[in-house]
Amino acid sequence: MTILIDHRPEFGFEVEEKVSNDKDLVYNEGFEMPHANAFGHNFRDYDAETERQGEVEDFYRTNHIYQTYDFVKTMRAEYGKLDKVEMSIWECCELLNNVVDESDPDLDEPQIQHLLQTAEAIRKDYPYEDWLHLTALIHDLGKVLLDPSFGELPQWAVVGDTFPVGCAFDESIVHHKYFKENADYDNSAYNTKLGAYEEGCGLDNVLMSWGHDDYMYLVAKENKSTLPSAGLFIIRYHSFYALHRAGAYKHLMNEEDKENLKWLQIFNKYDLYSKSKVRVDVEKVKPYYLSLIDKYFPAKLRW
Ligand SMILES: O[C@H]1[C@H](O)[C@@H](O)[C@H](O)[C@@H](O)[C@H]1O
Ligand SMILES: [Fe+2]
Ligand SMILES: [Fe+2]
Repeated sequence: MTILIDHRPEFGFEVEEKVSNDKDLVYNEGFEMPHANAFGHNFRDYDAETERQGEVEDFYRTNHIYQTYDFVKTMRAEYGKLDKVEMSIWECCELLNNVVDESDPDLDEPQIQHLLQTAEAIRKDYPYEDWLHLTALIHDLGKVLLDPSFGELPQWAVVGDTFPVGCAFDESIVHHKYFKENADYDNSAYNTKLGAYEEGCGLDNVLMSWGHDDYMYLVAKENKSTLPSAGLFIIRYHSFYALHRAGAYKHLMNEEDKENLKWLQIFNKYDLYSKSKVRVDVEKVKPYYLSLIDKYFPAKLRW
């Protein structure tokens, strides 16, 4: 076993990493969470008084009002057709640089930097899990729905945390109070603990608020990506903080979900805490990621 002590000034904190020679046994003791985001506040502090606070709260107000069961059904049917554009994964990474995410209090770097910062950080601690590196690279590509070539969806239909629709909105969801104006809030078919679902039915049978997670999952699945089920699960539920952070909605999971959740919780640490001002050199790492794309995806995908 090799023990590496590494200094990662780009994250503003030190990373200590243990790497095993046994390919099946990877120790993850490396990544240390920074105490503050790039603006000097706690991560995901939605009440901190910053210049972004008003914009982010306004985002969640509209998001919570308009994400209804019927809306999600319509969007899944429309965007599940994948008839909008043909492009490669890397082309999409580059396209994403045009989009701004108004829901995120911790990030104002170009999106491609967030993708590479997440992927490079997780690659360091899990050097043998190449599927995880690629999952990190593509997890937010669904934000391309904000681009004009996709009909320029509004922010509230693309970014932000996600949550199930068709059952009661859990109190742990950010700015929960705005659900009172959601059309499903007073609908007795959708406002109980189980609502339209059954205990243990599996998340695959649950409709999630529409956005970049579920869309990118559909893109990966329909284009026959060979990523393992944990990779697809991470993409699909990475914004589902009520589940992976607060432990809500566990009664909807099945056994496979529970297994996959472990990987999602590992991934989340990197997704959230790698956000920093220090940029990754895109050209330097590009060949590595192109080789992973080639391994797990066709050259052109339908979006
Ligand atoms: O603001 C962020 C951002 O939109 C992320 O991409 C999403 O995954 C998070 O859940 C959300 O809180
Ligand atoms: Fe995301
Ligand atoms: Fe992300």
